[in-house]
Amino acid sequence: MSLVLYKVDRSPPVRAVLMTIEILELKYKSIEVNTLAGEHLKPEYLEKNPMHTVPLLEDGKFSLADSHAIITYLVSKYGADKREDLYPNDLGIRATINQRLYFDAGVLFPKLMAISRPMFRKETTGPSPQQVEEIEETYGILESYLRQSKFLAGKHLSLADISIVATISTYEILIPITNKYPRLLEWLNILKNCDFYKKANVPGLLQIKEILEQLSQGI
Ligand SMILES: N[C@@H](CCC(=O)N[C@@H](CS)C(=O)NCC(=O)O)C(=O)O
Repeated sequence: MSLVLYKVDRSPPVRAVLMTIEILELKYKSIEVNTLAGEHLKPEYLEKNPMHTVPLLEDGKFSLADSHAIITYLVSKYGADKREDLYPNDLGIRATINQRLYFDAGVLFPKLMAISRPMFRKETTGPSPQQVEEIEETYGILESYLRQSKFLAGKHLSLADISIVATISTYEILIPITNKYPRLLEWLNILKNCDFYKKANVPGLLQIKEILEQLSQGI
């Protein structure tokens, strides 16, 4: 195995991959991509990843973009002893996990980008009232899932939780999760107390928190 991860720690999708790597106890080499300096748009990087995003994983000659694809690949290939919970073979549970991952990829993360991109460009200092409403709607959706089960795709922690907590912990910087969403708060607290969250999500989360807080004050 020779894993290389192209990353920026403040990125939620990168943090989802870092948490997965931490749980699986995988050895890897990391390469920082300075996206603020446009390194991800250079021909060398575009050749590796035409989507010009981080994370990007290389496993020998095989290369894969998109955190959701990466974490399912890592668990499927290297998670033999942990696969049964994180990404089980049971078709129903696996399909539910996939649905949550697509929800993150197709709804949650794009909504975060729609808020943070204009903030980074200094066009706005935070979400609009409509964006707050949209994010709160997603909190409500997650609350409903968590009323059905302890974790987002059943009774065990799975890749659904890992992927979505990376996004939601970033949302929370901008739009607090109120006690209107008790199950979501409870779930987040469980995750916040996990070692993999502390080691692999918190450092990058603190970086983006500092940046977003400065941007929200117009600094
Ligand atoms: N769906 C992708 C999204 C990745 C993504 O958009 N990453 C951002 C950083 S948070 C990025 O690389 N943006 C640079 C760009 O889009 O040019 C994933 O889950 O990996």
